[in-house]
Amino acid sequence: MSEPALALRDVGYGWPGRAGFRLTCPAFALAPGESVLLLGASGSGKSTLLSLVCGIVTADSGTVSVGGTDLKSLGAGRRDRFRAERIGVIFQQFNLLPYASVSDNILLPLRFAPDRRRRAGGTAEADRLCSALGLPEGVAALPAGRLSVGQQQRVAVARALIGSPPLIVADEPTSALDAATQDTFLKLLFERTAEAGSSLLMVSHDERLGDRFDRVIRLEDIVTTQRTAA
Ligand SMILES: Nc1ncnc2c1ncn2[C@@H]1O[C@H](COP(=O)(O)OP(=O)(O)OP(=O)(O)O)[C@@H](O)[C@H]1O
Repeated sequence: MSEPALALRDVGYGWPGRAGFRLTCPAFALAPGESVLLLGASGSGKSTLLSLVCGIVTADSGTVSVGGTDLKSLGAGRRDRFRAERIGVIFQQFNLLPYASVSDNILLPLRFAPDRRRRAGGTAEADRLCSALGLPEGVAALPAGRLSVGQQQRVAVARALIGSPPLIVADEPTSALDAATQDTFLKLLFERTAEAGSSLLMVSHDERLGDRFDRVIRLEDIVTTQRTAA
């Protein structure tokens, strides 16, 4: 049997400092090629869970494995390179470089990921993704900061998809889109992940997104949270 795309086991994590938000996740797994929507209210810990999945923070206890690799077994530098190779991340705030061109933003993860760069096959892939995601022609050369919010969201998606990483992680990626654009956007995201055979983990508070996913899970069904101070 192949390794799960993602597996969390007995994970515990608390943000450092006085805020005192603590999360535990006894077990959660995502199969290769599977899509899961995690639903949770604002402040319920969705982004915290994704930070653990991406290795941006490491668990205080338990294991987070991506494609069979325990993220804690990698040092910080190797974990960053591993993330660039294996995980396409769509951040809630996009995290684009506003003065860099759209094209450079999309190509950025490939710089640290030789295998993914080989799979992408060259810079033309950035243009192909831009047009597949419905961005206007000629947009690739513009500074990302000059684009509308909805367009920036598409650039963030192109950056996550380039080079077909096996795991795509998306934090509320449709929040800045109207209903019609949301639908087109999700259709494209699903087409692209299916084409690449990637697994997709998306978090949102929006129950209406659920239809397209293999599984819809409520965060409180897989994690327990605690707040020790206001
Ligand atoms: N960088 C951080 N440092 C310290 N505490 C944090 C940090 N990020 C989040 N937290 C704490 O974790 C709690 C959960 O936040 P998180 O962003 O994971 O929730 P969320 O479900 O993604 O919320 P939203 O839907 O509003 O983005 C917050 O209330 C905050 O107390």
